[in-house]
Amino acid sequence: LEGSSCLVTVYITNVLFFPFLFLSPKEIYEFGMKLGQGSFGVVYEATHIETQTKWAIKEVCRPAAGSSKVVMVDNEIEILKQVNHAHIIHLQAVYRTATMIYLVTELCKGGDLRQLLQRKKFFTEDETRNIIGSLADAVVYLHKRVTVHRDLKLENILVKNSLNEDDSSIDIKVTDFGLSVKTGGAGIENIMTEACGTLMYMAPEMMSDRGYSQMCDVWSIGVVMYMLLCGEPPFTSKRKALLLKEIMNTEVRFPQPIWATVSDAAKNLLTCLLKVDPAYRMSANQLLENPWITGDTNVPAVPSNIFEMMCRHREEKESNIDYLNPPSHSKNKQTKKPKTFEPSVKQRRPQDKKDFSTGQKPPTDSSKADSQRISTSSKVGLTPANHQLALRPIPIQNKIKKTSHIK
Ligand SMILES: Nc1ncnc2c1ncn2[C@@H]1O[C@H](COP(=O)(O)OP(=O)(O)OP(=O)(O)O)[C@@H](O)[C@H]1O
Repeated sequence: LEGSSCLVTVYITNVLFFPFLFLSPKEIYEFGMKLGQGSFGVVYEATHIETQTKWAIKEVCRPAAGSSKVVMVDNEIEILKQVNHAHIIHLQAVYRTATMIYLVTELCKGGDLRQLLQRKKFFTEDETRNIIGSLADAVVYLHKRVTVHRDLKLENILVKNSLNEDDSSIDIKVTDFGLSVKTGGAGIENIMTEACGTLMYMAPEMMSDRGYSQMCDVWSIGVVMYMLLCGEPPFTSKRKALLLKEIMNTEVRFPQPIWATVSDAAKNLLTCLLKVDPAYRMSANQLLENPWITGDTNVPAVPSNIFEMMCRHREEKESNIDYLNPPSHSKNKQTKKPKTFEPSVKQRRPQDKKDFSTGQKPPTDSSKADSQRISTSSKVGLTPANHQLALRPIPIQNKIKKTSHIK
């Protein structure tokens, strides 16, 4: 009896001091037009009655306890509560009624990038640079907090304000953290195996049994960047099985005529983001510092991964030897000129520097290459043992069977 009277006291105190906890959001906000619909719920524009401020409210039917949907909604709420970044959606409040869950987030009047791309057909290189720079910044922030988004796509990137025609600065907000996961770091115990996300944006390693790391987000950024620049996805097979095969086996290509107007630096960067083997893929941090993103053409090119850095070091050593001991015979000079010679940083034109920054060379010596691959793999969260597994092909039918949470 004592216990229940205590509960009643707590309840009355809460109602008196925190009345909003017990109100339905429909009494606090005036619900306006529908902004969008996802697989989980409907998103409405809403006005906070007291302050007249505008918000977006996602209304989700309260799923049965223990269902995968409830796990995903709770997961999204948990992660959004912990983040605070200019390019990640801000969660203002959460309301739970007997039948519904309401997520109140900042309002993004510009809608999502898929809608915007449909209207614009494609984005200019400057607009794309601005979007990808912000996206990389948000992803670096998440990865530093050992959080992997796992569902980056145009629909999950919102635009804060309606666009002004000659404004190339598009303020984006990453949203939809339902599939996001917090890993414990980069060790083997943190390799994820569950395939999830949207097939068209899914990294090849997610479809295999080998496990994957946060590098899957970088792949998705590559797909987003490709689509912004040309209006179409990089992998286009209509049938699911063929699409899987294409993603896992094809080097990114640029067949549409529009690519002739895009710089080599942007195309080379895409090649580095869409590397099938995550050990060779650029990290989110490296993307953020890439000269195409920073726009700094005077900065000497930075290799996109450790493997490339080692190649570069070897090349520089070779070119230094040439410089210190110039061959006296002209015939020698011709035959000796190494194929891999790169002009010095000073000699290189800005365009060359950009290209070199993102280009990756295939290994020449397979044994060396294997050991280098293994050493780079630890950087992306794969241990040598696990990476050896990653090099083994897996039959395509197994990959399809394994997938879950794929949209
Ligand atoms: N804060 C917001 N401001 C404006 N529009 C929004 C906002 N949040 C969501 N939307 C719109 O609603 C759509 C669906 O939202 P959201 O992706 O969060 O729902 P979901 O059910 O989690 O979707 P999914 O099926 O991708 O899991 C978005 O694509 C976007 O167009």
